[in-house]
Formats: sequence, structure tokens, C-alpha cells
Amino acid sequence: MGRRAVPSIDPSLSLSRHLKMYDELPEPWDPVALFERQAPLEVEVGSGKGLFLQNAARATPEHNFLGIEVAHKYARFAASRLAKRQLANAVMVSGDGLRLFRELLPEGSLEAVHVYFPDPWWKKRHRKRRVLTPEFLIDVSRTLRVGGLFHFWTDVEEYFLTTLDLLAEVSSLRGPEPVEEKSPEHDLDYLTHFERRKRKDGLPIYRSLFTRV
Ligand SMILES: C[S@@+](CC[C@H](N)C(=O)[O-])C[C@H]1O[C@@H](n2cnc3c(N)ncnc32)[C@H](O)[C@@H]1O
Repeated sequence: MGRRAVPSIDPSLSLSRHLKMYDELPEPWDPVALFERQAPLEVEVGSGKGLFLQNAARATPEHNFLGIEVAHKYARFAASRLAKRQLANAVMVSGDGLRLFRELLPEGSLEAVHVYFPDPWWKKRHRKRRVLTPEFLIDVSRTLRVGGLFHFWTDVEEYFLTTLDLLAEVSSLRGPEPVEEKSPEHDLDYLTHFERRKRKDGLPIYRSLFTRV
């Protein structure tokens, strides 16, 4: 991701409820310790500046939303959006999303997993740094409940096709189902900041939805 500066955060805003360091997460896994209630849980890996998490938490108050972002300044900024809007059903974690799936999330514990515009790591020798590894995709299908959803969008056709092949190979998720493109009604009416940036650049977006059967 282009490491752009993030806007400054109001110093009077308390982030303690909305920002957790990876090492502060409950072990064994206990979502009630984070959200103070039990509810269907959706996880977004690589939340960036947090537009999706903020809008999704507001649109679906009956679900809990956990975003995880490895770049601390983005995790902090995304948490500040949630804190500012007092969204009690959303928490940002500063840390590695792959580790969260590998170490903490139990089988069948998730309602949905979201990965939007993961870093493409264009050079072949860097591809192993990609988030959508076979191991992570196995973890995604293991942690989704039956009927749970995996959402994956990117503007990189090669990454999209490679991931579809990998999913068919290592998981039993059903898909991809196509996802319709919407016309934005205002300047921030996009799923994520990257969708906004890429669509304004005129690039095609590849969207997919999978279901655990
Ligand atoms: C290209 S940006 C897209 C951000 C956002 N999803 C969007 O669409 O605007 C990819 C993000 O994934 C984050 N990221 C990369 N690897 C990660 C990992 N292992 N765990 C959590 N976040 C990760 C990066 O720091 C970056 O913020």
C-alpha cells in the first residue's frame, strides 16, 4: 500500500475500547471480552484506514466486526473512526491477520471474512509475502461457520485468478459468485478507500464471494 500520511487524531479521543494490540487479545479466544456481548462475528484482514469497518459496523449493528491491520498508524486511525462514532460493535487490532487466524480463531467461529485490495507484491520473489496464502485460505474455510461468507476484492487480475485457483485447490468453499458494481452516490460511497482510488483511476475491480458449505 502506498504509505500515505494519515490525518491526525483528536488527542482527547480515547481509543482504549476500539484499539487492541495483538498481544492484548484474549487467549483462549473470547469475543465477549472484546465486544461485551455475543453476536455473529465478521473479520476484515488489512483494514487500512477503516472505511469498510466503519460503514459495515453502522449498517449491521446486530453483528460484531473485528478489523486487523499490520501497519500500526492505520490501525490507530481506523480505531479513531470507530471511537469517534462510538461504534460499540467494532474493534481494530494492530497486528498480523494471518497470525490471528492461525493462533486464535476457533473452527466455525466466524460469520464472514473480508479481504479487500490486499497488497499485490508484484515481483515474483515477493509473492510469498501475500496475505492470500494456501495456509490462510485453509484457515478462512476452517474458521467460517457453515453458510459463512468469504469476500475478496482486488484490482489485480493475476492475484484474483491465482486466488480463485488456490481456493478451488485447498478449500471446499463454494464460489465465486459475482458481485455487482454499484454507482457511488457521493465521494466516499465506496466499500474501501482502495476501491475509491482504483475506480477513480479507471481500473477494473474483480469482486468475489464464497460460501462455506
Ligand atoms: C492495499 S491496502 C488495502 C487497505 C484496505 N483494505 C482498502 O481496500 O482500502 C492493504 C492493507 O493490508 C495491510 N496488511 C498487509 N498484510 C497484512 C497482514 N498480514 N495482516 C493485517 N494487515 C495486513 C497493509 O498494511 C495495508 O494497510
